[in-house]
Amino acid sequence: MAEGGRSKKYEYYEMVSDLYVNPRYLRSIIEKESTNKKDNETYREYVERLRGRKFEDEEWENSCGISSKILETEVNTDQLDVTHLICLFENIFKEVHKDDVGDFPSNLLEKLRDVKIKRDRFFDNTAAAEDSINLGTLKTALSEVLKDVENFYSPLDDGQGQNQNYERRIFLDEERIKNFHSMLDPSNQQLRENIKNLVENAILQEELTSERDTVNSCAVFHGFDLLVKERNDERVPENTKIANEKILENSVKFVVVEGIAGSGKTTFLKNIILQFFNRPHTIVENLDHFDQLILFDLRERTAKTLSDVVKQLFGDLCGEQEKENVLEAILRRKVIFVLDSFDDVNTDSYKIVKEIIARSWRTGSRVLITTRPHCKERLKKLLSKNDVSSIVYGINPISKLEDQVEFLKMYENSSNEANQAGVAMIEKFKSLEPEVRTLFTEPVNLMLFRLFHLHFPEKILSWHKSMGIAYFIFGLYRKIAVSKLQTPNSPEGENMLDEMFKIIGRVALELLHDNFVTFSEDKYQEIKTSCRIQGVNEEAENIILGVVLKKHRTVAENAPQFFEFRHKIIQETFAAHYIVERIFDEQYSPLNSIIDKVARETRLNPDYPLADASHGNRTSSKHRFPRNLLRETLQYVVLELNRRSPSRFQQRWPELQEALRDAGIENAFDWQDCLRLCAGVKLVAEIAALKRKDEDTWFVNKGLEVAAIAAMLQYVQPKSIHLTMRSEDLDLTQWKKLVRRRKGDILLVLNEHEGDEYKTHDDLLQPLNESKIRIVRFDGCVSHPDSVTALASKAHEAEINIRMADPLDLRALSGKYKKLNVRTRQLPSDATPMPLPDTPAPSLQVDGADERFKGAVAHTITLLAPQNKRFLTLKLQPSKVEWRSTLRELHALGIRTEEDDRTRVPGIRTEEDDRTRVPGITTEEDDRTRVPGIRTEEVDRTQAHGPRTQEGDRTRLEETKLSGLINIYIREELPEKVEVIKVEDKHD
Ligand SMILES: Nc1ncnc2c1ncn2[C@@H]1O[C@H](COP(=O)(O)OP(=O)(O)OP(=O)(O)O)[C@@H](O)[C@H]1O
Repeated sequence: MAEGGRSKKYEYYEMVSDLYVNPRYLRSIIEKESTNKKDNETYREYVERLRGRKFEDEEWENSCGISSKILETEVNTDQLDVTHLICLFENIFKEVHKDDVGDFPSNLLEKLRDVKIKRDRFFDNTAAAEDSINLGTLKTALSEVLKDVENFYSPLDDGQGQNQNYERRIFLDEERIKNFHSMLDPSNQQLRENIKNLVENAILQEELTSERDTVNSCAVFHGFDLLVKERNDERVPENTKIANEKILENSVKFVVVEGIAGSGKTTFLKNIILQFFNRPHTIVENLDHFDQLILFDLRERTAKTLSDVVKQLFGDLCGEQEKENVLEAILRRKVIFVLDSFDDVNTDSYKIVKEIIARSWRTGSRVLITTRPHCKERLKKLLSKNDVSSIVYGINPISKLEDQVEFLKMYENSSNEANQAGVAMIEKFKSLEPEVRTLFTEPVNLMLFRLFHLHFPEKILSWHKSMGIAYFIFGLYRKIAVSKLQTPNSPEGENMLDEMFKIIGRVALELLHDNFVTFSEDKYQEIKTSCRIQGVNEEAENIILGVVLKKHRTVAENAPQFFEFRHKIIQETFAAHYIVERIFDEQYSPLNSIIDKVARETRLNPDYPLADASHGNRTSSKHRFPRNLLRETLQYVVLELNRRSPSRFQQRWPELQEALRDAGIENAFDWQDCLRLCAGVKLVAEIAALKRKDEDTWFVNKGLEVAAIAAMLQYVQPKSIHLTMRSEDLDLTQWKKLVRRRKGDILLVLNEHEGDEYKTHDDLLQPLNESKIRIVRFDGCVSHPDSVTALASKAHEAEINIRMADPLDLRALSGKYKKLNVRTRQLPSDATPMPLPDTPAPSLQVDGADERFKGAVAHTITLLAPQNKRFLTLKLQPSKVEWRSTLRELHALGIRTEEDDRTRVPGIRTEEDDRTRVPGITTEEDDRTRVPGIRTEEVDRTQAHGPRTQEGDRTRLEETKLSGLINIYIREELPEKVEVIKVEDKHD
């Protein structure tokens, strides 16, 4: 048996039955039948046009069955499998040939249906003896159809210009596929070793500032958390954090990693790939479940089909004719596809993603894919259209100082430089203002910090947050280039450098505009020629280009040479700088024409590759080219222009606003996100706030949003702000800012990981004193009396769920809350009484209540009991403790509780129920002592067995006295005989 319980024979069936009706030829027939189909017309719309009237939904479903949904949305056949293709063919064929005379059309349809039946029969067959018979009849039937088709149409083309007889073209070489299948067995060490070498050659070393300045990608990998952002499996809670190793522990087909520029998506994938080929096994668990790994950078343009991608990796196995066979064999193995940068996808690579979706449906194959956030929706749409299960993880920023320092140290330890400089750099980092440090939550920025420190050690200290980092990148690279020139700091040298940077900036913009992150040798030479025209000598030119650009490495051997910027962020900041310079130089040119001009100039060159339209066409009637590829670039323009000339920025703001809108920054969320890069730009904060002015409540769940919300509060104050997050994600400086600017209600829920419930949040409560906020809910842990005072000063009719890390007097909260839940550990035996406020009655939970500490638990309860000795509820954990004696003790001290209805558990009846059900059956004692909602179970049990006895009543009375007054909430099992104890799942 093969792994997973599927026999080899079954795998073979699957393989053969799938191959024997090759979708490519069906597509070809359909294309011949639908020459008048419009490009953007869905197949439903097309068939409706052919028949001259619309389908009722039910009629369409009857006609197309399981294919109805996909044919309703697809506009070409790329993603349709055999079942959908045959269905589509039938529908089109029926309409196109409805007026034809003769038997041909109906015969052909009949024959095709017959092929499908035979194919299904073959597929379903389990008896080996029938294999060859079924296969034979299928082949004959299919040959008949194809002969008819070839007679009717001109000879079919498979789209690859192959001109073999139709049998060869339809039937992939089954024997070879079987051979490849076995060759691809993971135990084939030689093959694995070959691929490993290719892969390591391409990605193991990362070039930092030059070919000589490299690090080993594995050695510097810094682990991080992933946050579940979206999933189509309800069992996985949203916003759950998991370590990067766990990314494959779910079972969805597509695992999407979403992260902003420089957050480490590519680096993560690189390390996963290296691990697959035997590098340290610490990055991701479960990788060894896969037989093969196929990596593909969606920025690349060299592969046109999935089989081309396969050929890059398995070149030794694939001759030109064989790549499809090898691919088919690979697809029968458990494959993990690792796809990087969906946000940079181009026409060809998009097709390859679609091909992967269509062809990787077998169990066991999965896809890991990364994207910047703005393209997530596009990807999700593609996946949901194809009913592909998916989960989206976000990369959690590196926000803790210790993690940032660890990151920097790792790079220092791996670099060849002397260590003293590294120590100084780390010390400098630690001394940054906490707010400035929040700029360095992405790996790329931490990397840049090392360079900033090297080149501007003094300037760093005067940074403030609103400056952002992008603004400094251009200056940094200029400085690096100057230092590398032979005559640094000479005016001529610097002039020449500025000229060259202008050329590089223009090219950066032009490439981004046309969706090119990697570019060809020709383009590289073109840049050189432009520099030469400016009189730059060759040596300087090589130095300067080498500072900003690098060779793009791929796994494909003998592939043409490609180039790229050292990072996409460098490309984007250079493009932004170029636009800003043009704004200064061309005062009267509209922004759109400044941007479009670059593209227009290159279009004049007939050899220039056409703009890639895979990201859509032009997005506004005012300019000619798509803007969404410039989303980040335009934000860097906003940042830089605002910083360099506030008045010019003000003047250009309407145009910038429009350009940003055209780049896809439209809704409130987009504008708010824009504040991440443009933190200090007031006009952006204002527009983000105004976009949300009609929302009564602003929900804040991520640490990164707090700064944006604080900025927006200068313009709009919503009715309420609900801030719910782990305390570790709430940056104190940003929180202080938010609190200072907020006027009105706040609901603050601070969660902790299990085990950390008593980590205090006193520092987060201190800023309340100076604020104009009103706390309507607080969940968190405090340990200092000042925190209680601060909370009391701002709480109003609040729900307060307080975890006390140390004994505290909470009476100051009296009159400020409508609900008070206090959670505590056992208090020390020598603690003084700290009665909780009386009204409304508070609830108390004592954690760590244990058989051994029953006395301490009782003591804790008595120390905290309000003056009137009434709790709303008491809750002890854990459950398997005999509390009767403790209850007696507490009861004797006069302690009572008031409520239990809320927590009633099905099946546990109460006396209150009984009384209602059987009016008048109560006792005097009962009536006298009952506080609303006090119950016993014994009563029920008696009652369940018929009329009560005198004895029964007496028992009940006793039990009521003891137990009915204290409801202890416990978890897990009920003790055999329950007098008082109600069960409740942990509800907080
Ligand atoms: N986990 C990590 N450990 C160590 N270094 C990292 C890590 N992640 C990223 N880096 C460093 O930060 C740089 C930027 O990261 P990377 O290119 O992976 O970001 P990205 O999210 O793919 O960016 P973009 O969306 O712009 O393509 C890398 O070149 C690498 O040097």
